[in-house]
Amino acid sequence: MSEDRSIVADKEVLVKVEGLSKKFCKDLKTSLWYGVKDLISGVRGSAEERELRPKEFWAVKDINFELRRGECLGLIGHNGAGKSTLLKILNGLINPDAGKVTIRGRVGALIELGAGFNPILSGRENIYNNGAILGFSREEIDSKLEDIIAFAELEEFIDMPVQHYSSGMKVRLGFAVAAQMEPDVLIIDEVLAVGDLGFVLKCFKTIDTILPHTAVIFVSHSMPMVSRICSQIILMDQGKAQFQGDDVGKAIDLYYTRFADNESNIVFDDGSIRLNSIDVIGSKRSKDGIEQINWGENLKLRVSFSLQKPMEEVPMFRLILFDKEQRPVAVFKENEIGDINLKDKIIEFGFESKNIQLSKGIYSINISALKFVTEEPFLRINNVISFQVIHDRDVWQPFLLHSKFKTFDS
Ligand SMILES: Nc1ncnc2c1ncn2[C@@H]1O[C@H](COP(=O)(O)OP(=O)(O)OP(=O)(O)O)[C@@H](O)[C@H]1O
Repeated sequence: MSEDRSIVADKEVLVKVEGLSKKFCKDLKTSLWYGVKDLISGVRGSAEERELRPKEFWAVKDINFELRRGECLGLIGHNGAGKSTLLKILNGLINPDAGKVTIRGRVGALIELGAGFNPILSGRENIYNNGAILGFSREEIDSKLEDIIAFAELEEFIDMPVQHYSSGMKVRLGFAVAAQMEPDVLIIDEVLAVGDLGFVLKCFKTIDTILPHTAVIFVSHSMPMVSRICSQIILMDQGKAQFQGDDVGKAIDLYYTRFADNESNIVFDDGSIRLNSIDVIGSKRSKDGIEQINWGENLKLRVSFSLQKPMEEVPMFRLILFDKEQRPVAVFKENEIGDINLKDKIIEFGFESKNIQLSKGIYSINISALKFVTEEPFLRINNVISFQVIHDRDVWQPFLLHSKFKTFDS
């Protein structure tokens, strides 16, 4: 993209969405009947004023936002919240029932897997088709073709009909076309998740590179991805913006709250040992009853098990730490033989991990009791306890480590 274009276009609004709404009908027959009625009565176009009719619902309701060059809007929300419908309206694939979309410039979109491709045409022919739709001349597409094919890593398969491509290959081609055609607005749906890790990394690198010149709209269920690239966010719920603004962290917290699972689950139990209790010591409790520790403090637990069957030695206890997305973040070093004693069939111990440098957020612990050496399990419990790390810095990377800078003078 040329420099002068970005300077001239600095901070211009590229996407303006005003009062956008779209309704769907839950049943096809009724939907067809309403369609016919609408056509006959000619009410299409003045749909704004209409109420919902039986079996209809708002998939998108009264969405408003403005997006400038260099900004990235994240759309998050649970399944069926209306994110893809909103993207499809923005990309002109479906018409809204009310509201207005104004987009300036060229739109690159990667929405549904394979959408925008003609399945019986080859990858190469589809690149020409898509380029033409985006307003490029044949010569311009010729000059970009090799870059697109190389980016998609589809050199060997570019003359094969797209219908025979794997899901990952379709995403590669889709992203390569959308991103390499110098879009002013780039719309990306969850489909990126289909690509393999190498390709996803490449996509993020590209998004980072083109973002200063582009307005990006990004739908994802991956909060680390959202926090990595988005400068604005809309949390959607039943078509509406439940939260909207530039506090991406707050929206992500709200999103997680919806899926909070405080149930502890026994996932393996051979009947030989039972957990009596596990408590965080020295923490304070939030209003919602969650244990809170400050960043950099020690995590201290008091744990009590009782034996249900005789055992040769006290088991090895393994505690694994998970973040809110249930990604394992860390494993704590296990006890060694002789560290813990057995008293009247009761095993009671304290557990301490010093200087917790996890970023702010909620974490949970899975605990297993295992046989030493063979690591055969007696008991495994998921989400046995949760706690919140408090810090005033909004950091979405898993760790916030102590560090010091100084002049290097030798
Ligand atoms: N063509 C359609 N006809 C009827 N209902 C539809 C149609 N397309 C979507 N819907 C409904 O609209 C609602 C919003 O769907 P949408 O695909 O926009 O959600 P989403 O937030 O993208 O969900 P996900 O995270 O699962 O992709 C859902 O209830 C869905 O069933």
